[in-house]
Amino acid sequence: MKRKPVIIGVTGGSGSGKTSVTKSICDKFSDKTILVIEQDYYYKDQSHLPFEERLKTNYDHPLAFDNDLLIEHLHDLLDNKSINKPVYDYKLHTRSNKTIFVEPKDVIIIEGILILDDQRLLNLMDIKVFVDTDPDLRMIRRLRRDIKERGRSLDSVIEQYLTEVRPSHLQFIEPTKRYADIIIPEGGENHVAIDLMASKIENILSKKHENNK
Ligand SMILES: Nc1ncnc2c1ncn2[C@@H]1O[C@H](COP(=O)(O)OP(=O)(O)O)[C@@H](O)[C@H]1O
Ligand SMILES: Nc1ccn([C@@H]2O[C@H](COP(=O)(O)O)[C@@H](O)[C@H]2O)c(=O)n1
Repeated sequence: MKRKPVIIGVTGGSGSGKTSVTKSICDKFSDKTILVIEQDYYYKDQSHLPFEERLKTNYDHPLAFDNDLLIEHLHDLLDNKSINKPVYDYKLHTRSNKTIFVEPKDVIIIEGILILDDQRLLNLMDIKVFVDTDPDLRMIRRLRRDIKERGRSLDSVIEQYLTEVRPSHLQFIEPTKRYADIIIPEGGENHVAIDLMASKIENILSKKHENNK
């Protein structure tokens, strides 16, 4: 019988370097080994709402996410079933019509700001990582990225940061650090931490293969 995939959670504030850390870890393995599931792709579908209404959503609040669907998909992957992963459009603030057909892999990394805030998600994770980066650096990185890649203006990024991102970070995200097994300062450029994570994953995989013999 095929063994269940291992689930690793990678969390941290917006702009902390979650995506960069996840990519650096994935780059050390073949494409067949690690599947990445982004919690952002599981923001609630808002296609029924006019664009102006979508702008009013607080995207840093736990209620913005469709964790039920995320959990259903993780259970499917744990049962070695494929899923149709949603695709999210940050410019339109809703899911796209497209989905991506993905098959389970030995290791699943679930990456997102609020993955440790839901007990059901916590229960599914074998390893929990918190990427810990100072707020000023996170804000600068977010500012650059959101203007370049997410179709935002300088003023809108600052306004959203002050009214939603910062308060929600302090209320919901920062407290989840206590559930992490590993805290990685600074994120994507922390090569020591990334190498340690890669060694741990290699160790898990070799044990899995031993048990499969
Ligand atoms: N160590 C770093 N130094 C400079 N820029 C970085 C660093 N890590 C990430 N970035 C940049 O900051 C932005 C946010 O990083 P990202 O990994 O997407 O964070 P998150 O997924 O936590 O929001 C991206 O544009 C990324 O290229
Ligand atoms: N329509 C949306 C959806 C999300 N956001 C912001 O994205 C952040 C999470 O993504 P990271 O890659 O930065 O972790 C979150 O802080 C939301 O504010 C958005 O601006 N618009």
